Amino acid sequence: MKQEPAAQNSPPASPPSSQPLSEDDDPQTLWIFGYGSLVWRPDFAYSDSRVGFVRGYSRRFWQGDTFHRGSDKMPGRVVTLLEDHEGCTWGVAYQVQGEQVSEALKYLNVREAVLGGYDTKEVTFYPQDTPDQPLKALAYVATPQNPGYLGPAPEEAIATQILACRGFSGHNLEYLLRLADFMQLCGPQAQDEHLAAIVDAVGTMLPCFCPTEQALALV
Ligand SMILES: N[C@@H](CCC(=O)N[C@@H](CS)C(=O)NCC(=O)O)C(=O)O
Repeated sequence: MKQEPAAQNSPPASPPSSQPLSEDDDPQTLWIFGYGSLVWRPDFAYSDSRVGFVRGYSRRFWQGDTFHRGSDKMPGRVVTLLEDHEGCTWGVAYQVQGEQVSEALKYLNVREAVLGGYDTKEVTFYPQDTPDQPLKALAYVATPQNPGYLGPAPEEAIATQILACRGFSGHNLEYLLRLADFMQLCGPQAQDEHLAAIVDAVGTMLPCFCPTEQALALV
């Protein structure tokens, strides 16, 4: 049974927990942590979802993308997780159970690994509502060893690249704004200075790129 978030841009509601958040209850249970496009477009069937965060990582627009949000000639920029002792990254964890597990992993292997250059990594996820009951979750992380990795750049340069790129999943600006939308909904405790700096830079540059109505047509 695929649960759809309440609204396109709002994080999936966290239904009341009817049981302890423990994957030990059912070996066929897996939590998958999304912190980029998976936040608004998981596109796999899941049984439950939680808004929350992982500690020890910061989100960075340091992964190049030549398929979903860019092309070979003009790679877009999407997010990955950077190990950062003081970091905290907000996202959504999706619970998959039974047959959903293999279906989700098969789908994400193509979307994230084959097309995106991401590897899997186990992280500890803290649900916003029950941070005292953390969960083990699987995250897709683009490491510096993958061929699409672009690494650090000034936020203004990242914003320029995002404004100029689009791919098979849409414009890179949509990717940025949907993620910013999610962070807005998470509330004031969820800060992401890197993301906010890129959104600010885009806001400054957008009028130079095209009039407002054209900009809105981009996404
Ligand atoms: N692994 C991160 C990032 C995922 C991500 O943005 N991956 C790209 C692949 S390059 C993607 O799926 N893009 C689909 C889209 O842009 O709609 C997450 O958990 O959300």
